[in-house]
Amino acid sequence: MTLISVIEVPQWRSSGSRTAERLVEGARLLAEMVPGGDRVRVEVAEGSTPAELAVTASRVRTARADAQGFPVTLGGDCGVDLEPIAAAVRRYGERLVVLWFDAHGDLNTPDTSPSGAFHGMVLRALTGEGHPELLPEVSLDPRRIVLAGARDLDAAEVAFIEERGVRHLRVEDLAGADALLDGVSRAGGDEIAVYIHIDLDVLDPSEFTSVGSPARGGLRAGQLLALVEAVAGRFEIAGLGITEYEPSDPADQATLTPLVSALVKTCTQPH
Ligand SMILES: NC(=[NH2+])NCCC[C@H](N)C(=O)O
Repeated sequence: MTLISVIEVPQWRSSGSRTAERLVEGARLLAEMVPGGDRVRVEVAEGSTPAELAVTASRVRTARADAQGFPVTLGGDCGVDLEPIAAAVRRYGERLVVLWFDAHGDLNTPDTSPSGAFHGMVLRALTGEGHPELLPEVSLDPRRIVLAGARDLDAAEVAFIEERGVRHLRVEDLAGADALLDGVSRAGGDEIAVYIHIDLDVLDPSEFTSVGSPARGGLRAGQLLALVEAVAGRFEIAGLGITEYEPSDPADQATLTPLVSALVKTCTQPH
């Protein structure tokens, strides 16, 4: 059995949601859903300036450096995946594909962001553009990004996707896994490793509402799991991040508990 390293990051200050403080409890609940493994809770720095967010990211880096197993990062907001993905790019280089399940693109820059919130800029920062304090040592090539389920994109994000070759699979492309598997393999070639980032707002609000920026027309929970199973059945998985749980409805906790444990299990299955 693969050893699992759970990193809980109760960061909420880089979310633009009014109810973002719920992410602290969400991180704790998510961490409880992951079976076994060694676990660490990262202490989050006060404040939301880029320098303060960078302090938290460096603590995530230290926590990861000590961890041995398959990295599972639990937010907190989407910004928590900055360092885990940067670490995967450092490790795998051009072999890494980032599969980003999210209703949003998180591809804004400080100049284009409508909210100013870093969680809407984190994926763009990983490509090397954004607040200087929050840029990775090695940038991710936008052509190695596969967006899955994004449906609430800002105009500047759409332009970036088109101009820089980000692959974008809409919810209607995800009825089965074929287009996703094809998109992931085209993004990376033969020997790839895939980092899977999940913002829970990729789910449809009809079955999951405990998020700060819901968007209609998303995935069903079983569909998300089936898609991740298909990807994990075919490619090496470099890491998993699950983010943006703002617990507000007990039914969502009941939906999430088996989903999270199944997601972790499938990502750590031996090939
Ligand atoms: N991960 C998220 N929930 N992101 C929401 C981003 C919303 C909007 N696009 C912004 O940049 O502010």
